[in-house]
Amino acid sequence: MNFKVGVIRGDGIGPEIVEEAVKVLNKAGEAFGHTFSYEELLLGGASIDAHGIPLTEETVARARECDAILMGSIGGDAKTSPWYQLEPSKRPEAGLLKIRKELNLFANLRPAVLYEELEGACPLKPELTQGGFDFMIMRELTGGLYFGERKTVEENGVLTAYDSLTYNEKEIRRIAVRAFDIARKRRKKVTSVDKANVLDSSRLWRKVVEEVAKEYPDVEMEHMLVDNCAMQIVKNPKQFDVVLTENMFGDILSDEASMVTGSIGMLASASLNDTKFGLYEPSGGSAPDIAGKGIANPIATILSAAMMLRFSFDLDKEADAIENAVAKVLKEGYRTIDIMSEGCTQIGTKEMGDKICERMQ
Ligand SMILES: NC(=O)C1=CN([C@@H]2O[C@H](COP(=O)(O)OP(=O)(O)OC[C@H]3O[C@@H](n4cnc5c(N)ncnc54)[C@H](O)[C@@H]3O)[C@@H](O)[C@H]2O)C=CC1
Ligand SMILES: CC(C)CC(=O)C(=O)O
Ligand SMILES: [Mg+2]
Repeated sequence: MNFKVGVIRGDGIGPEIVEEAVKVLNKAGEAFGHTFSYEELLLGGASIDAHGIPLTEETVARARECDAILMGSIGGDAKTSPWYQLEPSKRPEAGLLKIRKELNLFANLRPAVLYEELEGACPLKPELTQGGFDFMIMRELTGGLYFGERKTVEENGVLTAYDSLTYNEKEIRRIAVRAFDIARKRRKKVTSVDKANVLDSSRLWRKVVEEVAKEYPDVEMEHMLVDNCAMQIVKNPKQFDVVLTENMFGDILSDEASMVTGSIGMLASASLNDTKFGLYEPSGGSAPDIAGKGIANPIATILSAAMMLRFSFDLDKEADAIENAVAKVLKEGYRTIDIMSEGCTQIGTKEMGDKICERMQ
């Protein structure tokens, strides 16, 4: 079969890591008799450079015509990049938020998987991580603080900034249903994370999640306050199966979770709507500090491409082949610098992509 994949190479390390994911996708296509055609799309800094804005209407329209999108991260160094001289609504991040909203990508799945082979790169005590672990963060992606009304006003010579956090029942229900559906196929446990001891939006979140939980009597549900959750992720990550949470909490907790899996360079991400369409990208940013050096870890992007095969194209065998190839390469001791540990062989971005392709033979 042929699939049309929109490719947003992005900024910073984006083009380097996307290149490797495209290579691996093509290899999977070759091995299993599929073809992928690629539609290059601009978002973020690259779009500002070309068109003066971080996302054009034409790009949104072309993205809609794709079966799925593969993306590298966007953005730059806020201190040095001219993009950050622009007003906030014209900066790279505004383009990312806009495409998520335009394509209704409300469900963001971030699998926090510690491969057994990477236990050496995990900062937790070995007894907490032996055998690896695997939990799924289900982050709401098109509501909450990042999409609320914001303004900065000056009152009596004093600046005051406002950001508003709103959720309605429908938004909470649809993400909760996704989380319970996924938990049903996994270890049947949902930890719903909020700040219901303080926030009204979290109290509504809790009420709706409880209603949804009644429809899934086979799935265990617990509530956890977000500050405790941040602590539990490093205290005992094995306790989690599906972590369901709102936009900003999920953003922060997923970066934290990435470090217990070894590196942000390992954490894949799928952003889904109500259809088979999805946008697949690494969970981390454009890493301007290492861009252009050929040392970024491409595995999160490659695993995101595997998620694309699984969720958007129903190609489970092909996705398994990519994930197994990643595990093999790690087992053989090859590491990019972010996951390097004693006795392993350090390789660069391109070599990691090549090795993963070779293991898919
Ligand atoms: N989805 C997206 O496109 C995202 C974009 N950003 C943007 O990225 C830019 C940089 O943000 P930061 O806060 O520095 O976060 P970042 O995630 O880009 O980098 C944080 C640290 O992780 C390292 N890192 C990230 N990805 C890596 C990889 N694949 N391999 C090895 N090391 C890796 C970086 O070198 C850096 O030391 C900002 O403009 C920010 O807005 C941030 C997060 C997500
Ligand atoms: C612009 C940000 C919300 C991007 C980000 O940090 C993320 O999606 O993880
Ligand atoms: Mg983030």
